[in-house]
Amino acid sequence: MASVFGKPRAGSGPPSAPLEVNLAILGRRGAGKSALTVKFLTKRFISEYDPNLEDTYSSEETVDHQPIHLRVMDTADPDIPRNCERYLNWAHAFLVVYSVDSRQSFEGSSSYLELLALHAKEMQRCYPALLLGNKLDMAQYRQVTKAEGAALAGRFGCFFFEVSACLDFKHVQHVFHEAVREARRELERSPPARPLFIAEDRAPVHQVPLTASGCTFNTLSTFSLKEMPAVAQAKLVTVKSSRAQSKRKAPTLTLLKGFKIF
Ligand SMILES: Nc1nc2c(ncn2[C@@H]2O[C@H](COP(=O)(O)OP(=O)(O)OP(=O)(O)O)[C@@H](O)[C@H]2O)c(=O)[nH]1
Repeated sequence: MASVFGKPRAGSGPPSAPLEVNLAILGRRGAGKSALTVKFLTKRFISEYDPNLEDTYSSEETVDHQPIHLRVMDTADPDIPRNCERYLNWAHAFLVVYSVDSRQSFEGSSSYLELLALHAKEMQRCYPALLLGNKLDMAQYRQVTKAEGAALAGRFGCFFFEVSACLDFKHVQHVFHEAVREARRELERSPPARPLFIAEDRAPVHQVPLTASGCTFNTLSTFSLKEMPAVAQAKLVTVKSSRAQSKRKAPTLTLLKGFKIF
């Protein structure tokens, strides 16, 4: 039954809720995780920030005409992957970042890819990952060739891009949207149980000998897990990760406060 006065046609239900996609950005310190995240969210390049802050940002995106509620966790591991469950059990896809002018960060990205491969094996699921060689604008100081990046990505069966957080926004956006597409493909192929995070007040029950670069992660029982809390819908509202949340009780902070932007 159709109507000419704006009432919905029969069969046209309410618009479907946006697909929820969680992305985690991994990589060695200084690789450019925060700069890429903030470039994607604000189109700006930020030169200074607190390297110890680990935040999760929320953004409404449209990818291939589909609304996506995207959450991006800008992780801050100390030197090597640590307490990896907080992102391994949360993210639907991963961006692994190194800096083309740092061999050390490239080696770090390899550790993260190994960690993801181990996790996928343990969970018997596919976790899409994209390898990003950042700071392409610093190509004259390259320590890692494009071929090396592509070879590493090929070894782990993931996509590879070279990008720069201080150059073209569209390219950075394209990379994030590619990650969303990969996550969406995987979610459609095998929908997971609701995302979970570890409740810090309860220790994980037992550990399995599954390690990568010093990161041991735990086999989780439902006893130690809670459902992810709902995230604020506002664009560019910082939502603390579960770990940070427990340290700082306030659920939100103003994004970019104190950051130098140019
Ligand atoms: N030239 C250039 N500098 C960049 C780029 N991306 C990041 N930087 C700079 O590299 C430094 C580290 O960048 P961050 O984004 O803080 O790196 P990170 O991976 O988040 O580092 P941690 O927070 O310590 O884990 C900062 O001084 C940035 O301004 C880039 O694409 N080009």
